[in-house]
Amino acid sequence: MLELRDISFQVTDENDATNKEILKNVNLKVDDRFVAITGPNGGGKSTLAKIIAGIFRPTSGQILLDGVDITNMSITERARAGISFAFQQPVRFKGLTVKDLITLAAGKDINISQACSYLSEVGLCAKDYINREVNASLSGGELKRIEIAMIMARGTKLSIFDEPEAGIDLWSFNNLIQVFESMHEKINGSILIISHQERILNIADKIVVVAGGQIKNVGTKAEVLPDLLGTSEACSTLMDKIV
Ligand SMILES: Nc1ncnc2c1ncn2[C@@H]1O[C@H](COP(=O)(O)OP(=O)(O)OP(=O)(O)O)[C@@H](O)[C@H]1O
Repeated sequence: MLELRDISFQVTDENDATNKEILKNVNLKVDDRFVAITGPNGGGKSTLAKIIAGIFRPTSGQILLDGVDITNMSITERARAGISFAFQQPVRFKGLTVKDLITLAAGKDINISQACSYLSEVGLCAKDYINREVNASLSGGELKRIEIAMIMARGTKLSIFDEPEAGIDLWSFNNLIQVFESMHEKINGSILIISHQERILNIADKIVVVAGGQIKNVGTKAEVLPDLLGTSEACSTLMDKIV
């Protein structure tokens, strides 16, 4: 389980040297299988995810993973401790094939059929992709799926996705939803996903609303969506559409 205790994050504005507080006293426990973080642009969601992954260090507060204080651990140490992070824009790895990446992610020698099974899980025809180089010839949607396959192969305690819907078309997004639904069923650890999409929120066990650098609401979709959408009437209309 991940626990954030009183996390704050300040940066100094380069122009006028004033301090800007991006996150303010964030307290959160993530022990469900699928937790969605949502909220307005600029609210602090990506910053929070990067603080959990170790890309940014909090100005104050503590991060615990299964009771162990990981606040001062590097990105690599956190990855070893069981945290995976998928960027909004997946990274390309020129010179490495999809099979290489999945094998690296698994952290052990796996055979072709095991590697292919991860690709099939994310809806890619394994034989077409397994030997492809992870370079600019892959589309954004394909790259995103390969990244998800890597995260599945890693099988860590906590997998963080920052707006997986960013930059992919509606058709690919519909397929991606199925990938996340299937991950929700199969994953052993927890998924923490930043998203603006109701269809992602709809499959979450818990929704966290972040705005103005603070947690404004936490709960199930039934508890959180009405508030998020303004009225419970608006929510029931939305829920009819998305259920
Ligand atoms: N290193 C930094 N220096 C200055 N400001 C920063 C820095 N990092 C983030 N910010 C600011 O902090 C705020 C929160 O940014 P963040 O990317 O976490 O928001 P977000 O909720 O993920 O937004 P979006 O939904 O648009 O992705 C923004 O106003 C952003 O400009």
